[in-house]
Amino acid sequence: MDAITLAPFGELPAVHLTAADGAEAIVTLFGAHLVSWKSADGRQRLFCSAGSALDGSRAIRGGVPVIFPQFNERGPGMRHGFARVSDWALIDSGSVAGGAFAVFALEPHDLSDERAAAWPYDFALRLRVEVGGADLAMTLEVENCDVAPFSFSSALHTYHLVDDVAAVRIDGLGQQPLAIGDTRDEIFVGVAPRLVLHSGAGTLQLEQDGFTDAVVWNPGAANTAAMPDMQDDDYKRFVCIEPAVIEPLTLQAGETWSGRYRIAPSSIP
Ligand SMILES: O=P(O)(O)OC[C@H]1O[C@@H](O)[C@H](O)[C@@H](O)[C@@H]1O
Repeated sequence: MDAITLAPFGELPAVHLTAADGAEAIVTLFGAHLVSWKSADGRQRLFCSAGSALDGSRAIRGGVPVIFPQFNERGPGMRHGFARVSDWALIDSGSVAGGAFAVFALEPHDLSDERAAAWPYDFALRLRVEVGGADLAMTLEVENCDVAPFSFSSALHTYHLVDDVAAVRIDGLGQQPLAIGDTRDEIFVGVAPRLVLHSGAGTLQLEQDGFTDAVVWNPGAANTAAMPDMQDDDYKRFVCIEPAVIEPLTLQAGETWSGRYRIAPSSIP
């Protein structure tokens, strides 16, 4: 099996990565959006809604949306930014020891005139996705190609697939393990570089570097019922834990920021 193949996901062009050990990932060019990640044991690790639009008409509900240059509605631009609804380019791919990787890029010429005018900076985003064994690694680079500084927020809005959100506990975000309750939408500023997600069915180590913050989100029953792209019970099946930079970070001309995220499932109970 080739490490990299191209085949649609819904109506969206997508890159399929297959590692020698059987780990797999699917990334749509729309959003450089990781929509599926299976560890080498064949287990799906990400929630992606069966009700999601998969035609480019709106952001995909699930997987790992790339949030840039604005978080949520904290600014004058598009909610969660334009990166998740823009068409990225595949710029590199292949095999590495025990894994398969692909790199995607987004630059101003990929944006519509309207979006480029609304965020008028010269920039380059690069997202590297690598799978192998039981691990997923994602690195987001933001390069300021402009002659002036710009500021941005960013997140990798990861929808972890869980058996039952009521069993979820997250270590590393306070003195006590964090439970989700009826609903949760919370920003944690200045988090430890390693969180642990206990989902009842197993344990995930979540490591982040460069991303200083983390967001935990689950919409709960009532909000989910009101969302057009989720089934009523879907809130039970995921928790979003998002490595993030919430307070806008300023990059000087010529500078590059990078944020790394690694998820390593573990059998530790
Ligand atoms: O519906 P969207 O735009 O994908 O956002 C989903 C959620 O994303 C989270 O990151 C936010 O903290 C929530 O407030 C928001 O509701």
